[in-house]
Amino acid sequence: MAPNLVSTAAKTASLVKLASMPSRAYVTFLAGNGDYIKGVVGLAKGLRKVKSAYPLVVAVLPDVPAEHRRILESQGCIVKEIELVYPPENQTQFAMAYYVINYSKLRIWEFVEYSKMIYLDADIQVYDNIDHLFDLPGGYFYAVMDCFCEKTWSHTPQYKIGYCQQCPDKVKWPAEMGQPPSLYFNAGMFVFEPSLSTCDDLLKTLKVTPPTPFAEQDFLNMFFRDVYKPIPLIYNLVLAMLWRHPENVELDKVKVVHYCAAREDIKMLVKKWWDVYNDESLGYKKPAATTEDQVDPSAVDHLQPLLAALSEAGVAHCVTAPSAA
Ligand SMILES: O=c1ccn([C@@H]2O[C@H](COP(=O)(O)OP(=O)(O)O[C@H]3O[C@H](CO)[C@H](O)[C@H](O)[C@H]3O)[C@@H](O)[C@H]2O)c(=O)[nH]1
Ligand SMILES: O[C@H]1[C@H](O)[C@@H](O)[C@H](O)[C@@H](O)[C@H]1O
Ligand SMILES: [Mn+2]
Repeated sequence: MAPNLVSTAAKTASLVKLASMPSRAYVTFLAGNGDYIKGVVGLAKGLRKVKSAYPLVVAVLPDVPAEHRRILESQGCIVKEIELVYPPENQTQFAMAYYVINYSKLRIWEFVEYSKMIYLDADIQVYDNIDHLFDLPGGYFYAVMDCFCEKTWSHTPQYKIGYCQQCPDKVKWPAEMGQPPSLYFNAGMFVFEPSLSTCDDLLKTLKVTPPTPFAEQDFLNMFFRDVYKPIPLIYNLVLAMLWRHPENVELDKVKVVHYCAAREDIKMLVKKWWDVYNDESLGYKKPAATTEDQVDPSAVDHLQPLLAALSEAGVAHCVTAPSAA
């Protein structure tokens, strides 16, 4: 075979192989024009840093501004608009008022151009490659078990008696309360298979399911109860685990951190971090020089072209160029 034919055959073979490869992607969800866009940009960068082989799809609600979509695309994200999903009318008090928008997340099952996806909240960061999770056997819903110890859980019987699935032996589930609750996952990270029939089923079931405090997280737990398979905590470290169950956390092995914390002190610490970060008056300034000798010439080298331009414009007398000596 002529060499060019050999290379054509090799190319065709690799293209055929590529086309037959299952299509995979990460997916996150973005609503509104607030700060969560920063989370998505951070996540896109995080996935790049750990050299993930798969793209990040961003399911955006119609209220995400065009400028934000452009930023996401410039970060290599695949932006896909989804329609809002509303739960049926009901007077539920959500654990967080905005959780109601998370029902729209159910639309990611529509992304059937991908055979498998890993969903990640925008307040998640990936510190180590997790591409291997795409190789888990199909037919199951994989996610990390949640913790019931935070105040956001105060509406539940488990919180009231101090029972948590993370340490089921500490406070045992009393026999008189019936079966202990089924395993419950945090819906900030999960591995799933898009499917139009599953999506249809999800939306139909939602229509007859009254909303509950953890919105779509409760709903997904109920819907996938029989196919749920827990995966290790390192794939979604919910921050509360650090102070509620430190003995379960292998910090050096953690790959994915979920910055969700209802604790006021954590919120304050995060806010304090941003306050310092955003304070322009804290930008580095060289100490003011009192005599020419105290000026560090390297620090003002970059000003020379500006000074020259000012001098040409006849304003140099206002600015004293430091001596280069
Ligand atoms: O104004 C908003 C609010 C939320 N989000 C998106 O919705 C996700 C979920 O919101 P949070 O991360 O603030 O919620 P929590 O982590 O506290 O909530 C947990 O419970 C929720 C119940 O609705 C969801 O299941 C969520 O995925 C799960 O991690 C965000 O990450 C983000 O992707 C936005 O884009 N804009
Ligand atoms: O959805 C909630 C939320 O993320 C809370 O911040 C966390 O404490 C819970 O465990 C979780 O279920
Ligand atoms: Mn979250």
